[in-house]
Amino acid sequence: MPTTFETGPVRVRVPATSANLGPGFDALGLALGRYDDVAAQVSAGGVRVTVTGEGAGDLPDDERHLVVRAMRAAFDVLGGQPSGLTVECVNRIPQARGLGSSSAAIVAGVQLARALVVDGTTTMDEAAALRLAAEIEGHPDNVAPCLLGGFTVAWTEPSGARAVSLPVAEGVAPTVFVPTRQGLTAEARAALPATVPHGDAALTAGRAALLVHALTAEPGLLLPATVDRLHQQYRAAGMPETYALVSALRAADVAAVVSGAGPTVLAFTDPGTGFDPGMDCQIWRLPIDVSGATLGRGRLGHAERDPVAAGRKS
Ligand SMILES: Nc1ncnc2c1ncn2[C@@H]1O[C@H](COP(=O)(O)OP(=O)(O)O)[C@@H](O)[C@H]1O
Ligand SMILES: N[C@@H](CCOP(=O)(O)O)C(=O)O
Repeated sequence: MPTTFETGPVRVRVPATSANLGPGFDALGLALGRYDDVAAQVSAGGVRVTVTGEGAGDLPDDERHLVVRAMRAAFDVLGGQPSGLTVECVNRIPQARGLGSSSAAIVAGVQLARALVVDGTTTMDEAAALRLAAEIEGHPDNVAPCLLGGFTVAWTEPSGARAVSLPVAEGVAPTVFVPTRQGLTAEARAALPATVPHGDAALTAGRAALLVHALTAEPGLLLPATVDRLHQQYRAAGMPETYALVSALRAADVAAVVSGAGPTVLAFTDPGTGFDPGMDCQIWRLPIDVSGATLGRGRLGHAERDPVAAGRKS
C-alpha cells in the first residue's frame, strides 16, 4: 500500500541545546528556552525551503537543506517519499556556535516527517525518532534534550541512541555568551586526541557523575561538578577567547563551560551586569526548556513568524 500523507501543513518548535556541560562529553545535554519554528507541507512539485532569521541567505533552499535531509531520512524509515515539500523555517538558534542548531534542524525534520505520514509501512515512536536523529547528527547529546526537553543523559547501545530526561533543580537559569564568530562542530571534533590519560578520564567520569547530582538536586556543587579534562583544553587553541572567558568565570567561582563544541560559553549562574566577557558577544539568560520539540497542526502563525520576539515558549 502506498504511504498516505497529511494534506495540510504541520509545524514544530525545537529548542536550542547545550551539550557536554563540561565533563559529559557526547552524553549530557540541556534544552534551553530559545527556539526555531519550522512548518512543512507535502506538495506536488519539488522542494522549496524559505528561511527567516538565522541562516537566511546562507542556507540552501532545496534538498540539501538539513531539515529536508532529515525529513527524507525519516520518510525512508516510514516507508515512502512525497515528491514535493514546502518548508518554512523561522530560525532563532545561532548557527555553528555550540547551541545545537544542527540538532534542532534534524529533530525538526524527523518530527515533521512523522507528523506528515498518516499511514506508512512502518511507524516511528519517540525512541526510534531519537535513534534516527542521533544517527544523522553523529552524537546523541544535543538531539536528546532537543527532542525530550530538560537535562538529558544520552548513551549509545548497539541498537542505537537512548536517553533519559531528568528534572533540573529550582533556580538553575543559565547565561550564555554567544560570540559573533562561528565555529563548526566538525572542526572542533577534529582537534580531539584519539586517546586521553587514564587519570584525566577517571577525574572526568567522577565529575560527570557529580554533575547529575548537582544539576538535579544540589546546584551549590556545580563548580566542582563542571571540571572536564576530555575536550575543552584540546579545543582551546581554536577558540582562545572562549577558553579565556571560561577560565575568568571559573576564577570568579562561576560554574562556566564551553557550550557544546563552542565557541559559546555557558555559565550556570549569572556573573552580574558588571562582568566584562572580554569578547564580542551577545549575552542571554535563558530558562531551561522542559518540553522539548513540540508539534502542532497548521502553518506558522504571526507569533512564530517573528524572528526576534518569539524566542520563548508561549
Ligand atoms: N536551522 C538550520 N537549518 C539548516 N541547516 C542548519 C540549521 N542549523 C544548522 N544547520 C547546518 O549545520 C551547520 C552548523 O552545525 P554545527 O557545526 O554542528 O553547529 P551547531 O553547534 O550550531 O549545531 C550549519 O553551518 C548548517 O550547515
Ligand atoms: N559532544 C559534541 C557536542 C557538539 O555540540 P554543538 O552544539 O557544538 O553541535 C562535541 O563536543 O563535539
